[in-house]
Amino acid sequence: MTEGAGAGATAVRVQGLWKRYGEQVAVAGIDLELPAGRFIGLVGPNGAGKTTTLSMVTGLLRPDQGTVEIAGHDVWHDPVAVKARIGVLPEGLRLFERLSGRELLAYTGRLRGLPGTEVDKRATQLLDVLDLAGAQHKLVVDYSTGMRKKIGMAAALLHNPEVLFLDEPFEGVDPVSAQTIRGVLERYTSSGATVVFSSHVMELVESLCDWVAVMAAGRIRAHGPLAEVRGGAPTLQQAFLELVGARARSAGTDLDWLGGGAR
Ligand SMILES: Nc1ncnc2c1ncn2[C@@H]1O[C@H](COP(=O)(O)OP(=O)(O)OP(=O)(O)O)[C@@H](O)[C@H]1O
Repeated sequence: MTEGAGAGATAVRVQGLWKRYGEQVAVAGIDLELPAGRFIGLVGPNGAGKTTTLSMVTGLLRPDQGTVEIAGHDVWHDPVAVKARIGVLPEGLRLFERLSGRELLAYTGRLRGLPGTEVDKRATQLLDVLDLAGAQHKLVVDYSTGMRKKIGMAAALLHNPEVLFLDEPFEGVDPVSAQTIRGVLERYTSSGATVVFSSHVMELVESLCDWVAVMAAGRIRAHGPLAEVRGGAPTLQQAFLELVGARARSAGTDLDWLGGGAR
């Protein structure tokens, strides 16, 4: 086990994190400790601030205020140490489109400082488990959305990071590819590594994660083991609606012009 990992350790420590875009407060003072070795979901509706938070946590976006530590290293003061320990699959990741899938992994592995033979071995295994072996020589520009997510994930896992951050990894992914991705992530966390992923799909988070942080309007509304956050509610979705005080909108008179009948 590397430092910072192990039972009871904290993988990510966030303190007083803020981000504003002009008048818009995207992240409004977040404090969060994410435990190591867990499958962690950051959930919240569209615009809650999940992407902004993950971008700041992974060193892609500078916070207005606050600190982030990963495995004991400050993201903004010690970026090289942090980048060696994390893998990131950001939303809308830009890939090198004119490389084939295998070339992309070879390039990423060499950038990470891995020896060529090790990169080859790991790339072959990742392409195989992610069901991309048949497309390994195809250019990335010709990959489908699901294939792009999978090759991006392979690139993020190649150096065997301690913590893997994924922004909406299942968005636009078909059920078969989703199951493949899921299998790889479960295998990865079962060996003690940490996954942090964002999603607005509560059912998905509920079925995958053992620890969740619920975000709305730039703040953390609840966090902890899944069962604790769900509390007495039958589903995470229900618990979330109660947490943010949302009420089902009446379908009564609104939009009464919509549907069949009179035009
Ligand atoms: N570059 C930007 N410039 C201005 N406002 C931004 C920018 N990025 C995000 N925002 C705003 O910050 C808030 C949080 O956005 P963010 O993308 O972090 O939410 P999210 O929870 O990831 O949403 P989604 O699930 O829709 O991706 C939103 O109100 C959004 O409009």
